[in-house]
Formats: sequence, C-alpha cells, structure tokens
Amino acid sequence: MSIQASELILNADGSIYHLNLLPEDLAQTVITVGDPERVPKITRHFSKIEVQKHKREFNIHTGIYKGKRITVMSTGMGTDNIDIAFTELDALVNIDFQKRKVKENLTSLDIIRIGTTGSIQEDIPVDAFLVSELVMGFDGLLHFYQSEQFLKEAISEEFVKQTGWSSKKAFPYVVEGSPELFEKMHSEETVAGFTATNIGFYGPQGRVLRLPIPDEKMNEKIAKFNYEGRRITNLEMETSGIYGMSKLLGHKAISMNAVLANRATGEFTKDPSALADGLIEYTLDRIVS
Ligand SMILES: O=P(O)(O)O[C@H]1O[C@H](CO)[C@@H](O)[C@H]1O
Ligand SMILES: O=c1cc[nH]c(=O)[nH]1
Repeated sequence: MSIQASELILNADGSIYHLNLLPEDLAQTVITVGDPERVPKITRHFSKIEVQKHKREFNIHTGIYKGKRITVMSTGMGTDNIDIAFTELDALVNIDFQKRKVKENLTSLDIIRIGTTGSIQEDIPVDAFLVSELVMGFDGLLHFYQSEQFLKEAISEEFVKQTGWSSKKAFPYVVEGSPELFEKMHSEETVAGFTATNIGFYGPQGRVLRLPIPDEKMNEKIAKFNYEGRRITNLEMETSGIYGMSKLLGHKAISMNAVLANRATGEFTKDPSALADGLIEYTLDRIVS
C-alpha cells in the first residue's frame, strides 16, 4: 500500500512538506543547529554552497567542506521540531516519493548537532565543549513511538526514585548516542557528558524570573543523581529527540554542546558568539578527519 497524501505530504514541486527539500538536496552527513542564523556561520567555511532553502525555522544549506558534501539545517528550539525535522530527513532518503513507498534498501545518515547548553555541574565550566554520550529526555516524545526495545529503563527508574520525579511530568527516557560518532568527535578538548533535554528554557530548566516553580531544588537533585557512577551533566532542548528519532529510524547521531552557562555557579560566558564559532570549527575539522 502506498502512503496516503495526508501522511506523506509533498509540496507542488515534489519537495517534503516542512523542510522544502527534494531528495537530491540532502547530503548523507547532516549538521543540525537550533538557531537559523547559525547555519551561515557554519557554511561560511564551505568552498561551495549548492542548495539554500528556508521555511519557518528550517534554514538549510547543502555544500562542500574540504571535499565532503554536508547539509546544515536549523531545527528551531525543542523536540517537537525534532520530530518533524527527523521524520522528513528520513523520508528524503528512505521513501520513494513517486511510488509513496518505503525503499527496500535503507540509507543511514550521520547527524551531528552543534548546540548550546547549560552545565549543572560546578566542575564543567562555561566555555567547555561537551559531547553527549547519553541523554535523558524529559520531553516525552519517544513515548509516542514504539521505542521500549532500546530505552535504558533501569536508569530512568532509578532517576525517578532518587529525585522524587513527579508523575505529572513525562516519564524520563534514556537513549545512547552513536558510539562510532562519539569516538570520532570526542577528544581531550571535549568533556563526555550525560545530557538532559527539557521542554523549555525557564521553569522546565529550573529558572525563576517571576514565576515560582514547584521544586526550586530540582536542578540540584538532577545534578546529584548517580547511576553506577554516571551523573547528568548539562541541560538543553533537542538532544533526546535527536538520539531517539535517530535510533528509531536507523541513523547515527551525536550532540556537540558549547557550555554557555553554568547553572551551579550562576555564570554565563563572556562571548557566546566566539564560543559557538569555536565549537563549529572543532566539529567541522573532526567530521573530515
Ligand atoms: O543553541 P541551540 O542549538 O538552539 O540550543 C540551545 O539553545 C536554545 C535555548 O536558548 C535551545 O534550543 C537549546 O537546546
Ligand atoms: O542553560 C541553557 C543554555 C543554553 N541552552 C539551554 O537550553 N539552556
């Protein structure tokens, strides 16, 4: 049976609904970022840009960096966007748009996020580069898919117990990044981390400006959580969706994080732009090394 028009939605030019891309527009190595303005900051290092498309929060360039074809795309903020972006990225390589059928031979993409984050451990300072080995998602996205087979349930159970996690919130889910990409991207210039992804920047990450939150000690409890010597290192808003959707769809993913803020000490980097540029250069070099 072919996939119906209401499920696989194509634009008049044959491109996929939200990303606006045609299958030939996409490279097999994809860099994702949250901020649409970070895309040209990456592709200014390219020798050639072949494709440029922009719809909603999805700003997308495909081009060549040191002989390698790479697509760079923004996803906007949050795992709700990741659901759309990753489903459509996968459709571009693994669904035949003419026949509206899943291809027999599937393609696996290499996907590298270059993002920003807040550390919750005092000893992971601002301006560090952190590679997420594992992620815990507080966003609930993976519970909408058949994901039980690879979620690390024992870690989630222990986290709920140690932190007294409210049952009114989504049950946390734990997913591993690609070990192969982790090896490629991790070095003595980076810290290996266990990232937590949340559904917002303020209350959900324990920030209080005017609105009180139910548990002001939440970040401290998350930071103290210990599972066989592993601790949660940092908070951001996309990695759980990226790791989860990649596992489900058969792609390899890794998340690179520039530590902008240290929530334990209250510090914020003096130069966010230089920090992001540094992580971009580091990541591009590792991709082609
Ligand atoms: O810098 P990006 O990639 O957007 O990532 C982080 O910054 C945003 C919040 O300021 C969230 O998207 C968070 O995950
Ligand atoms: O504290 C931070 C910094 C960047 N991005 C986040 O989501 N949180």
